[in-house]
Amino acid sequence: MRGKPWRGMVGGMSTPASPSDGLLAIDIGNSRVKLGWFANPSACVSPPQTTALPIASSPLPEPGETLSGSAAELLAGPLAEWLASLPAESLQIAIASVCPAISEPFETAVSTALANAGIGFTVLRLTNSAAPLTIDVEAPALVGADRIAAAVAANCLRLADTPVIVIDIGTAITVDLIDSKGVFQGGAILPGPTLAGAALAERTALLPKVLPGELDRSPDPVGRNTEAALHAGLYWGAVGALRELIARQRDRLPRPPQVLLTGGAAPGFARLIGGPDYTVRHVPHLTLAGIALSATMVDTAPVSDPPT
Ligand SMILES: Nc1ncnc2c1ncn2[C@@H]1O[C@H](COP(=O)(O)OP(=O)(O)O)[C@@H](O)[C@H]1O
Ligand SMILES: CC(C)(COP(=O)(O)O)[C@@H](O)C(=O)NCCC(=O)O
Ligand SMILES: [K+]
Repeated sequence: MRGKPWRGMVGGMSTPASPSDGLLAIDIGNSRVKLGWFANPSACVSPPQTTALPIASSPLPEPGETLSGSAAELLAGPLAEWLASLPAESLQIAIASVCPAISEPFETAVSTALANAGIGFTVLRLTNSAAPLTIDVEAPALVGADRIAAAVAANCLRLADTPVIVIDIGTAITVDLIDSKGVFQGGAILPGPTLAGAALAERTALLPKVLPGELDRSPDPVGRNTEAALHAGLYWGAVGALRELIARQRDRLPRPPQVLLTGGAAPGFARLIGGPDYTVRHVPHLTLAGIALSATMVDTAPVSDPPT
């Protein structure tokens, strides 16, 4: 997270990557690692958009191939197989990690798999100090790289003079505000529903664990057994927290924000957290796209508007 972005060869590879072979974005989260291969990650050069019309098609780069799972699942086989199947002879790799313990073994596994497949590569570990946006918080270097990557992507979807609230529902939930000039202002962090359920199971004698993927999309708020009550509390509790945080952040804004939603547990929440003057758009690959954009923009102009 700290220091200069590191760009160089890893694993003794001798074939340098050429940008034309595409970019591999890696998002190392606390539950899952997400990988996306972008054939053509184009820099977001002319943000923000100047039209107030609804966005018909995303200007974000879309990954041509994706892979996700826990680090252990991926390292057991799928990672090497997937990397070897990429239509590339050389790759630029960009990594954003919020889980340092996983970063090194995962990078080593990626290096080994690419070496075995005869694919050359360079590696860029994203740091906040090189991020193509202004981070206006007490300690910019300490903000999660995933939050910053998502904010970079959000800046590309941002309409002119319009603030954005970015919500990521993963292990944790983050609700971050990017102001109408594209500056990251900070936000809120709370447990994701799966983590909240796991914490309840761990710290109580009688509550069972609610497994990932088992959360109902619209549970009865009056659960008639323990599991049903947990589903009601975890789901509607998260909905309520999100609605309140968006509303309170919106209260500070001079005009309605765009609201973008991402993260592994995001499906099922978008339709419930819209407000009187804002709608919510679900962008599944927001963070991966932000990582790809950050890598292409790391040596170019910032996305956020220059200070006036
Ligand atoms: N089908 C699903 N329904 C609800 N939650 C899910 C589903 N699949 C994954 N999740 C949850 O999404 C979270 C992982 O999302 P992700 O964005 O990858 O998190 P992280 O970045 O923290 O690793 C986990 O808490 C997991 O339980
Ligand atoms: C808030 C997070 C735990 C979210 O991680 P995730 O749920 O995506 O695994 C992560 O962004 C993080 O560790 N951040 C560092 C502290 C901060 O952002 O202020
Ligand atoms: K995340």
